[in-house]
Amino acid sequence: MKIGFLGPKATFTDIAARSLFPNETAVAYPTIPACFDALNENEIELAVVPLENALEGSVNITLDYLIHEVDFPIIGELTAPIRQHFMVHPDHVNEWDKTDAVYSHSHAIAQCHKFLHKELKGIPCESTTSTAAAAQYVKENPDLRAGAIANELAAEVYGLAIVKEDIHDFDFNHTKFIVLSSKELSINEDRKEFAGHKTTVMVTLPADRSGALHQVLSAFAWRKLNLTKIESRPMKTGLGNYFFIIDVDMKQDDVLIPGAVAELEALGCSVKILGSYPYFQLRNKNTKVLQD
Ligand SMILES: O=C(O)C(=O)C[C@]1(C(=O)O)C=C[C@@H](O)C=C1
Repeated sequence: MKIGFLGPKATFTDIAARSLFPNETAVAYPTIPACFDALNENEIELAVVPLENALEGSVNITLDYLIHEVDFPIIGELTAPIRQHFMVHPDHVNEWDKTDAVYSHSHAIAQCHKFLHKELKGIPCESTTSTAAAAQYVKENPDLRAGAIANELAAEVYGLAIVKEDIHDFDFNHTKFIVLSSKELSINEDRKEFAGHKTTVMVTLPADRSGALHQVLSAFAWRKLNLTKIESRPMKTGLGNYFFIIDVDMKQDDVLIPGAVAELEALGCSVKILGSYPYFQLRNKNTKVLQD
């Protein structure tokens, strides 16, 4: 089976994909949309993409593709600890604080705002398609005095020297990754990282009706359905038009979730189940141990 992921080798997404599917063929794609395209074009059976970070919030491009561009179910989720390190080309280790530019994924840059403000104040930050792409760029451009924010595995794979460890602003830094499938596949739950099931529902409210969101939430509340997330995203049809993405903390059943969906539809909402799937929690903070 082929698993597409946001590459290149040694991104956090690579680590997530390899920990979920250690025995499958992993295929790196340079961007999140490229992963979705590969799924659409049947180049791969599964795609692993980042969805949300504990410090920086949602990865909007993933949400937007899920809502507007593809129609594949989410079949699994993995939460992994994220340790960000500052690394430079080995030639520049002694002058790392004279860096001319810092490269990384925009989410990683945002997770390290305090470090950048304190230690590299005023140095421009350049956004790359992933943390590992930044590490690769710094390695391939020794003439630039550039630094990258990336993980330990990327430092090792691309031959960079970590000069500052754990530069993320808050210790609790985790990212959620989702697995999408173009086939009716499911993930084996019989593993130590298994943490439970959830169902993700997308709800569009009827236009501009007072109390509509309250009514939506009540449909879940009186059935005692525990919601672990509610998030809004623009529908892109006009200011103030939003989708709500809601995570229900249980597997899709025959009674409660269908009952809530029917109630929402009766209220004039449109509802789509984006997936009902197991979620997993990776606890090991040492990303290097996952290297081949
Ligand atoms: O750039 C990477 O290494 C990724 O896997 C992407 C990504 C993200 O999009 O949030 C994943 C985890 C970290 O939060 C930082 C970046």
